[in-house]
Amino acid sequence: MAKTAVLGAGSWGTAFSLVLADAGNDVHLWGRRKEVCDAINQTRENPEYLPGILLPETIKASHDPAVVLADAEFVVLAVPSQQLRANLRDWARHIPHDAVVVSLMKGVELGTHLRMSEVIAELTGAGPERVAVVTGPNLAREIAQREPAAAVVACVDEGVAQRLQAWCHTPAFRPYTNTDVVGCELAGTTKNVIALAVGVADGLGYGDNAKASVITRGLAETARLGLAMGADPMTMMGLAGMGDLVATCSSPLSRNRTFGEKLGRGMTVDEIVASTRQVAEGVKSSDSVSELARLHGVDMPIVEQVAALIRGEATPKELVSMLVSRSPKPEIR
Ligand SMILES: NC(=O)C1=CN([C@@H]2O[C@H](COP(=O)(O)OP(=O)(O)OC[C@H]3O[C@@H](n4cnc5c(N)ncnc54)[C@H](O)[C@@H]3O)[C@@H](O)[C@H]2O)C=CC1
Ligand SMILES: O=C(CO)COP(=O)(O)O
Repeated sequence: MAKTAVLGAGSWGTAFSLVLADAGNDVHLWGRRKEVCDAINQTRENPEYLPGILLPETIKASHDPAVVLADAEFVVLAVPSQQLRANLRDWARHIPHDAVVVSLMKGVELGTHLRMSEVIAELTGAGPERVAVVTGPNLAREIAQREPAAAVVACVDEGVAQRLQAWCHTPAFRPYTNTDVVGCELAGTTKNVIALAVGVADGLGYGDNAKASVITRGLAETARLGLAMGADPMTMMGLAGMGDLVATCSSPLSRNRTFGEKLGRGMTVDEIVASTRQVAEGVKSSDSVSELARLHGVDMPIVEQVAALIRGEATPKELVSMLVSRSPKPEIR
């Protein structure tokens, strides 16, 4: 049984802990709030983030990072992307020097434009062979209900990716390996922004043609950014790219799609943020990804328009008309 530390007891940290427990690991889950940890230990349930899901006995929760991280072979990070740096400043000294650090997060840091694996490398000093990513079409509640799903475990070191594949493979959760960490992270981050745009179309009452068009052109934007940053275009066609984009943009469970839908219906960003405790990463990533695109000279009109909408510089209807009325272009370029 490999000791695994999971830091972040929100929806995905908790659901992935269940996967890891099902795969035979000894899981130590860090939660920010003691009452959430106590509830998990005493009732086997995380009532705030995954109500109604019974968690295996092999998951132990604690709000002490030193206890959770001691002797961990694998360290999984699952806090909101913009909060990672501040937390890692505290956690890094407790992370064992040979542990593999796995990011579950889908975001790009505001200000630095760093991907989560880059933030991890900077703050822990871990080399690329010790930093990995798990991504794909993995809506937390479906995974926690043990519904079948596939995922990607990405590490530049194929051998490490294979170790991680065995570490999280269960009868319901099928991980594939990939060595394209850059592509996996960019795809996971950008799909949240595209899901906001799809949600806006939903909220405005548009149908499936509009949504399919945004999804497909969103994938084209993601692929262009990926290519400019050295990603493998095949990653965009796989689970981390198209798979996650389709799941997120079509699911009522997606926080990003739902956030966009509420915007489309006329709620403000502040009103929506105040209505939920859960993170919709695309709200902040719309800015960091559009800046990243500008830095790399890549055209990402959907991402840019979503960023303008979030900043309050455009209305949902203006977002749609800005996209449709752009100058005509070839589809492939
Ligand atoms: N929920 C899902 O279905 C999936 C989520 N992800 C990604 O996983 C990451 C985590 O998301 P979720 O667990 O879904 O979010 P969540 O909103 O459900 O939970 C976030 C967790 O982080 C904690 N947190 C919030 N602010 C914090 C801070 N300043 N310091 C420390 N902890 C803090 C919260 O207490 C909570 O435990 C995100 O990057 C998300 O995009 C990836 C795949 C699936
Ligand atoms: O990343 C996810 C599914 O793979 C979860 O999407 P949301 O954060 O939009 O809920």
